[in-house]
Amino acid sequence: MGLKGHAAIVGAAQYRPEKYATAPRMFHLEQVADLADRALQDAGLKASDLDGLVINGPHFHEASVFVPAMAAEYLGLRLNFAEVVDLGGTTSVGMVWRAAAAIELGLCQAVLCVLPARMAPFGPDEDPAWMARAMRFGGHSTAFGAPEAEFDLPYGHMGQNTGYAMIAQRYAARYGYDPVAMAKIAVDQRTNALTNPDAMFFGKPLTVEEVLGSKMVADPLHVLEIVMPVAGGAAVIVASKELAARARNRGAFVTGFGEHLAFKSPTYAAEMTETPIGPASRRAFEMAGLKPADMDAAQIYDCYTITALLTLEDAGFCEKGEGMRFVREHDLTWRGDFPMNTHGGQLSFGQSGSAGGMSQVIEAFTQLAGRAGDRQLKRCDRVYVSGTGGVMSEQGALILQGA
Ligand SMILES: CC(=O)CC(=O)SCCNC(=O)CCNC(=O)[C@H](O)C(C)(C)COP(=O)(O)OP(=O)(O)OC[C@H]1O[C@@H](n2cnc3c(N)ncnc32)[C@H](O)[C@@H]1OP(=O)(O)O
Repeated sequence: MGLKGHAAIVGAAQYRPEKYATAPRMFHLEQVADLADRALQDAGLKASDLDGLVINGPHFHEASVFVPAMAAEYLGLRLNFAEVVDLGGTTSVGMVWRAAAAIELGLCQAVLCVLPARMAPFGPDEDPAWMARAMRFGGHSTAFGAPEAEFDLPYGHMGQNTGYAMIAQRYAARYGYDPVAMAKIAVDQRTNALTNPDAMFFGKPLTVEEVLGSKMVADPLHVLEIVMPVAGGAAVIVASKELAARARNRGAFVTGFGEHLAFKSPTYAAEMTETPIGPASRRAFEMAGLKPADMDAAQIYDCYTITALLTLEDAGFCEKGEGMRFVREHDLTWRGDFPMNTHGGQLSFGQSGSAGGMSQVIEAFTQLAGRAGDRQLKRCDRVYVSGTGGVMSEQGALILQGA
């Protein structure tokens, strides 16, 4: 059951993360066209090679429905496969495996997976305050009839920060909590970002003391353990092995994937500290015929330090409850014994909305292709990538392998 590893990421493009206030405003269709062009150039392929499209539906500026058809029309593409993915922070991982599966089914040969995440220009009647209002409740729905509008928001569970803090508190109660180990996750990732000129926090070293001394946002999460929202956008091209053979880069073949979701609010989690990345990762490793110990790097979705910690445990890189010891005992930097989030992670790279998770996919591809510059790993043939949506509510995993 599963993929044979006959499809690969062959090209990628990513806007440098920027603060919303200063980032250029572009229509989403314009971003899709621009990112597609850059990713095709990176791959050494032509627009006429593309016959598949996976795109984000939610938050697409110019349309809320029929988004793939509108984008195909704008790009002049003729598609045999089109898909919208609505999985929050695991959208990127979900896009890549869906593209690989469509290619292996013989539906198409090259799929553009694209996530525009710069703001669009405001129309004459648009109120610029809409974004502040939308962000206030994070991923929670305030719609009449939505369970979280009735049972979460009135009790102070306002958005992601409180949800993840609640999970961290639950973890602390079950297994204990070492704030220094948690801060080390952010610090090691910052060390990685110091080698990545594209990272938001490039050139800004960080210490454990600074993390622990930073503002407490939702106990036990300090501001420097939480991602900063930024403008950005990203695309990758997934292609058949035949096209991959004539692409410019060493392909990152998709040999395993998994996805798991069972609830939206952690209010309904059977046990908050046993996360969906467990079943998702088990399936991914089984499909690829590999184990966590076989990986040369892990690009782990890190909206918060607690997300990274729980993923390390539940994906099987260490035993349950041993995550903090694992972090203390390993060097998570690009030159360390467990290279993790070698681009800086979203904590230091910045989180460009639902395109944030694509930064992890693109870093895996960049390392596998041997193009990571100063932070290039000496040996990189197998990489684990995770995605996390909502409040640890929907998660996905990929195993990517160099040809
Ligand atoms: C999407 C999914 O499905 C899954 C997920 O990823 S869940 C996570 C989704 N993302 C979020 O919920 C965003 C989380 N972040 C936040 O809520 C906010 O960044 C925060 C509450 C942590 C901080 O916001 P704030 O206190 O209002 O800071 P703000 O007033 O905006 O900025 C003050 C300064 O701190 C910086 N800053 C803001 N957030 C920062 C962060 N997270 N890390 C580091 N620096 C930050 C700003 O750049 C600013 O610096 P300057 O003064 O130099 O310009």
